[in-house]
Amino acid sequence: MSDMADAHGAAGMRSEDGMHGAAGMRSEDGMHGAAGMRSEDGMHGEAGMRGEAEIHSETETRSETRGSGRRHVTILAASETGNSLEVAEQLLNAVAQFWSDVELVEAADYDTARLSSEDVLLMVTSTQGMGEPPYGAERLHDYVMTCRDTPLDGAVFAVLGLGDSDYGDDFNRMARQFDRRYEQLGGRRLIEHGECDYDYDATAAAWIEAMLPVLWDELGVDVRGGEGHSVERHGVEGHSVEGRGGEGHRGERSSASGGEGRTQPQRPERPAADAAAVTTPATMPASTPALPSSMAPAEAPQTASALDAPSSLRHPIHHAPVTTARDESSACATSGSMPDSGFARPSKAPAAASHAEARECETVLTGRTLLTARGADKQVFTIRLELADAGIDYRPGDMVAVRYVNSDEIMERLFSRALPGQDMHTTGVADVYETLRTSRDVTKNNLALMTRYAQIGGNKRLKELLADEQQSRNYGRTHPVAALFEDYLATFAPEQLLDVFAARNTRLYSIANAPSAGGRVIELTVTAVRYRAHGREYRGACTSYLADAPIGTRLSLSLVPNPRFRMPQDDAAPMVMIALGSAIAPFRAFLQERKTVRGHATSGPEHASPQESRGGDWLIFADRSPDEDFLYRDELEQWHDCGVLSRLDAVWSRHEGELGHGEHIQDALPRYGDDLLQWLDSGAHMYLCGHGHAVLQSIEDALTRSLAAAHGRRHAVPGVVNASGFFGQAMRDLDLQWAEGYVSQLRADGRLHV
Ligand SMILES: Cc1cc2nc3c(=O)[nH]c(=O)nc-3n(C[C@H](O)[C@H](O)[C@H](O)COP(=O)(O)O)c2cc1C
Repeated sequence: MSDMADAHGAAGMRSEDGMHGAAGMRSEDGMHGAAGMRSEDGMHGEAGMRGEAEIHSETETRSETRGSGRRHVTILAASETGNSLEVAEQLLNAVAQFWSDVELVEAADYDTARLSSEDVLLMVTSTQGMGEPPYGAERLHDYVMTCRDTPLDGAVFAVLGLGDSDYGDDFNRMARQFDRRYEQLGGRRLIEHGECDYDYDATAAAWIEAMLPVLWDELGVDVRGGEGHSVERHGVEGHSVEGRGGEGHRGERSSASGGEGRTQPQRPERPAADAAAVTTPATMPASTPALPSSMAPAEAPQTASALDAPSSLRHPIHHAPVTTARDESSACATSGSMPDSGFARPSKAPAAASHAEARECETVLTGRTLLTARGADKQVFTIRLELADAGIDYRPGDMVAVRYVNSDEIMERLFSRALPGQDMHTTGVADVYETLRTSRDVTKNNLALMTRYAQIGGNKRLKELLADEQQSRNYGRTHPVAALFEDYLATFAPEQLLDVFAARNTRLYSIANAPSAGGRVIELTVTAVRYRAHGREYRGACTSYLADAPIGTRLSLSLVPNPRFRMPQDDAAPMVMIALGSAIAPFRAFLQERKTVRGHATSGPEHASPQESRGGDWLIFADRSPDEDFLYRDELEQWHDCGVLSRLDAVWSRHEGELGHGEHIQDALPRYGDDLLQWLDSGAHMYLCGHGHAVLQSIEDALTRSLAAAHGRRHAVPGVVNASGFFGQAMRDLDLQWAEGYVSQLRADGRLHV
């Protein structure tokens, strides 16, 4: 083995959960034991653990702080794109209505040593990547997963997860893991953890509403009674009674957590009431603790919302055919299942604008260029959007959440089923129509939506289906909302429809150009999604909007930073990029940036190693056919000619000819194995961008197998290259084990971006 090989062999294999151990056997949770011991919970065996001294100090701290009479509530937010943080802020507001000693901390700022002094730990966490913790929460996650002590002994906890059921088995994986581990760390669960799907508002609100009474009970808070009643706070020294809204409302957001590595955790000084942090409703709830208005579990019909929507969304109706549950376009840089970012909530009136709403800016559609051949069965466009005034400050790899308007075709399709015979022009119906058209996701299906549909519409057959969660999830994944309306007929009063749909209408797209124009021009690579399933036609909601909207249309978007998908900090570090179709978008931005930064052409020969090519990059582009789908072909070839790209390969799945034969990227990767290993050994960063979690996972697996085979070839004993039998298999197993460790290390080093 080479030096590199030795290093990687020893240093932990990456598990499904991204955890590392010393000699890595993989456990259920993907954890590794030092001596190859597997434990039920995926905890480590001997090494990689915190020392005795640290454990001891935690125990001391716990006995010092718990039971001292103070009940502190910590709300821990692990969020990448802001959704969990938003929910955590709403939870903060809800708790702070009756309990002042509450604090919100973001996971990235959380000192893990504090766990041993937590009294009440409420966590809101999303799942990101491929079943991974959100960016910034890795340290906390590592700690919680590997901790062998019981720092939460005597504490209570509850976990709420945000996720997207498109991610199958990884759906809310983080919430499940944190919840299970907190119990193993000694915590007492307040209530079952919650799992929200992409339209998280209602589920999050319902979970909070279910959790709060248990919390009040735990804290000894009496919240019965109506307006003006005081809140009793039992067991808190010096604070026996405290009125709502009065002095002492100190619910707060904290980003200070003390330095990492302190053995004696200290809570940060909590300042006095921060009016901005805690919104105290003007009126008291009648009998139960009120959720902030933005968290009402079932949104009240808000027929005015269409008028509340930004004027940019009130452009004239344009006609387009039907739509689909899942747009498949360039929202990759990440995973590609187009998770709704949840940034657009125009029909609600939260007390304070959400982070995303604050970031929202107006753009004008100024250009649309067809990238695929005319007449091809797939249409991919570059969409050009110009910001009116200031640009947005983004980095290559970042995404935008684009707010779209539903087509009249999908609206009419749904209305004809749900409101048969209704005159669309009567005021009530027209208002609902406009609200849904401009502010709701009426295409993307999931369990939560199906449940609301069944409850409100009363379809008995659907209720039977919903009794089987797995089957219902499958149905939701494979059938867009239009199919649901057609398969399970139910009729509604117009306003009831408002409660069926999630109040959001955004889709994520990777930005396809570098911010060289000061961030005033945003380009997206968008496939107009049209497909046929179960004998019916569907279209993507946002992709068809972008594909059909007249030039000059005003539309709004907000920046979604994507810290996982960054170019190497070292400008000289080479990049290997694998792009599937329109998922080439972020790589186009990368390459534009490289050209700008490097300033002049490099002159790497074809198939040059990164050193020979002076840091040029390597792009492997995969699509169906070179004649129809070679996106940005001219640009790519130019970049290749001038050395920005020192290597350009293409893999075509529907082609026989000079440029290749029909194969998928997974089948082609073994061919590149030796070169990939060489590039990676020389410090290259590896990027995979495509649509769909399962596809990306299978590419990562193929990459691992290709590196294993390359490693085997590199270290083959002459004459036994393709050894068969027991010996050959054992060698291949070792190579695979080595490659898993290698890939794991790449990820740990921040050099594998999926
Ligand atoms: C790149 C990416 C990867 C994701 N991976 C998962 C996943 O593996 N499992 C899951 O349940 N949800 C996944 N999601 C969905 C997010 O958890 C969901 O959008 C959530 O609302 C984000 O919350 P946050 O903004 O607090 O991070 C993913 C979303 C993105 C953008």
